Amino acid sequence: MAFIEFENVEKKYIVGDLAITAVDDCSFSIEKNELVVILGPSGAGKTTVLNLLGGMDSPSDGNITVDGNEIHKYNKKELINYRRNDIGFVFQFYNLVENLTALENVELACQICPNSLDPKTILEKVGLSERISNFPSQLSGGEQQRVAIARAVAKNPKLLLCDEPTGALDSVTGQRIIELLQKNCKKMGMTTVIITHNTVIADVADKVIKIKNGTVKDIIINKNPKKAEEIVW
Ligand SMILES: Nc1ncnc2c1ncn2[C@@H]1O[C@H](COP(=O)(O)OP(=O)(O)OP(=O)(O)O)[C@@H](O)[C@H]1O
Repeated sequence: MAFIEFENVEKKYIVGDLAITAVDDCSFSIEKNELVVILGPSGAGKTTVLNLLGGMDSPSDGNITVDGNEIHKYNKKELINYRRNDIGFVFQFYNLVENLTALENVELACQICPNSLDPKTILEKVGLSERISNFPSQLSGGEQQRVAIARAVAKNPKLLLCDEPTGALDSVTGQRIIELLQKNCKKMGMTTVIITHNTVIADVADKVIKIKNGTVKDIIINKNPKKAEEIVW
């Protein structure tokens, strides 16, 4: 069994009298330490898939297994613990706490996690040793995203989930963020899933899962993924 098994997953949202199927009979697997890109157009169901993987939402049907645990069977409390201990999230718009410094933002996430890493060391690793006392408003978009990555990584999660992490950044800054995520995945052995609609980013992945209309259209294994330094968009 792979580290992650997504088997015939369906997610329906009921809005008034309407049932919207966001994810439909979707199946894929992810190995430990793999860097995976989920690629697809707007509305394809990428964020829904990521939310299901991260225990932010539960499937209407199908099975989701992560590290041998059947998370589709988790109750609310188990989902809270799963999100807290096993998942690191990186969002498009960083979602930092504005009145806390970079260091405090990372410390806050670490406080609730039993296996967390040293916040200062992780901020150094993302290249922010000089900026740990700065507030988010004093940092550039790329720097804020580095803090957000440090915050997610310092929890020492089993799985790092990134929803359009370069979506708000210019291409050079975005490429550096992908470089950081790729290095972190390989050096720390942290299984990483990146959602994007940018096809160029797919070249750095070990595996590319193409999603359309809520279902998997294609899965590509990159035997020789590009180094993030080599991609430009
Ligand atoms: N909470 C919700 N209630 C109702 N419909 C939803 C909900 N969340 C998502 N959807 C619908 O499910 C479909 C998939 O949405 P999702 O956000 O997963 O797509 P996406 O691929 O991430 O798109 P984007 O790239 O634009 O963010 C869309 O049609 C969306 O409108």
